[in-house]
Amino acid sequence: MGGGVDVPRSSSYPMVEVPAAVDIVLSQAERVLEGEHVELEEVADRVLFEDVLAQGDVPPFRASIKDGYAVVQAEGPGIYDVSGEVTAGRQSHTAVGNGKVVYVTTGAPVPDEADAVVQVEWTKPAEEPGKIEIITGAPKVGHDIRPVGTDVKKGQTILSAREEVHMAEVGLLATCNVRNVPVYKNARVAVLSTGDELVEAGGELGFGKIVDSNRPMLLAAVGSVGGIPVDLGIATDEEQAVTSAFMEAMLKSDVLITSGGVSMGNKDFIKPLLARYGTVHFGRVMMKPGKPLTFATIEPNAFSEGVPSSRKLVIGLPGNPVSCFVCFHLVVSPLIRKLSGFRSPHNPRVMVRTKMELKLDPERPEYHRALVSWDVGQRALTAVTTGIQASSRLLSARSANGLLVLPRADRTLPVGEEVEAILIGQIL
Ligand SMILES: Nc1nc2c(c(=O)[nH]1)N[C@H]1C(S)=C(S)[C@@H](COP(=O)(O)OP(=O)(O)OC[C@H]3O[C@@H](n4cnc5c(N)ncnc54)[C@H](O)[C@@H]3O)O[C@H]1N2
Ligand code: MOO
Repeated sequence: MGGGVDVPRSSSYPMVEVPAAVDIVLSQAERVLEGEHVELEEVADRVLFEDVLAQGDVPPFRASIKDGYAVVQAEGPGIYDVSGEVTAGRQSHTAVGNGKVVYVTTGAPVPDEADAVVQVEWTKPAEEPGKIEIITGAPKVGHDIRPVGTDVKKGQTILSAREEVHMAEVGLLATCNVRNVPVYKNARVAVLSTGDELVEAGGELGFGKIVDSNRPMLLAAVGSVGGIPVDLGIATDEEQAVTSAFMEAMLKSDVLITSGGVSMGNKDFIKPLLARYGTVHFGRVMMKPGKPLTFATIEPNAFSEGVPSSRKLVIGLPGNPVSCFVCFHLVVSPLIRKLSGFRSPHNPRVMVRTKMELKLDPERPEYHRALVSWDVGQRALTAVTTGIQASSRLLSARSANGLLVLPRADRTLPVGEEVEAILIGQIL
């Protein structure tokens, strides 16, 4: 007798709306945030866990703003003996004042006796060797000198907890002599594909086999939003295989992303497994594609004494590759960004004008893959569909930089309609 006679005919999981699902995931993420110290070279694009104070004054000494001569301002124009020079980081000066000046370059420490700098353009060589003539004197005391700590004072808070570190902030940390930087830990995110039909890319395709596209795609995506990817390979559709991969994830990662096996089939083991060891917060979401999207948390010691050692988050993505793609952007990417400390982990949203008719889905809101660009003529953001939106067709995700949020309705949207778009890439 064939299988599938005794399978359930309806899902026991209530359908949740997408915003509620995202809120549930992010609120569970809040409980597992952790910090660590990293070297300056590793801090780019991460988020600060604590405030950071300047380790020293910037500049650490009175610095010349110009290439010129360090002078006593009150002595004014006239002929001066150049008694020495201070270039950035080096010095050989004797004295300033009483007819003497010292040559200084931009950024060099100004000798203590000097109270102003006269730029070279305001001077000329004097007839006598080793002397110069100051034609225009420094207008006031302090002229062209940056006092100690003008840019940053020692002990000043230069960056605050939860602030993002990018190019300028890396420079600021370095300039303030901060080497070990407190940041949120990046989550270790394990990726597991499930299915007897799957083979690695480049492998032999026997009867009914297809290439595992979800895992390479998800591993790449995890890295691109700041997670640390952990490859768990492919588990066959056997309870034992899925359970042991799940156990491995509990040891090696903070978050587990599975794909496949979350729907209604007789080999769909993910939901029962998660329910056995943890709490399934939702198992169906009102979205197209991505309906069987599942989220669970596993408490410490759920398997045995010490395993897992901390709370784990598990996202069960549907097997269809485009469903994976959409669910990653809507739920997984905000989760990873939240765990990395980002204050606003969501993708930006904009309003766009559609450039073609769009048939709406009467049952589920659709996240329609599109190319969003700036239309010079219309002076507006516009969107073009990526074509047939089948959840198996990865070409519909190719180059997509937006997900159009299309309402559930039994009608067709006309051309030029304003719709919301979630940006998942740079606007063209
Ligand atoms: N009776 C019902 N059947 C289905 C329903 C339903 O409500 N009732 N929902 C459909 C929807 S919507 C989706 S989405 C899929 C999700 O199913 P699963 O998550 O259980 O995924 P699988 O059945 O394992 O696979 C679906 C599809 O995707 C291919 N796949 C799986 N893994 C990969 C991979 N790593 N790389 C590439 N392709 C993959 C798999 O071969 C299947 O073609 O369920 C519908 N069914
Ligand atoms: O929700 Mo499924 O992801 O429509 O194909």
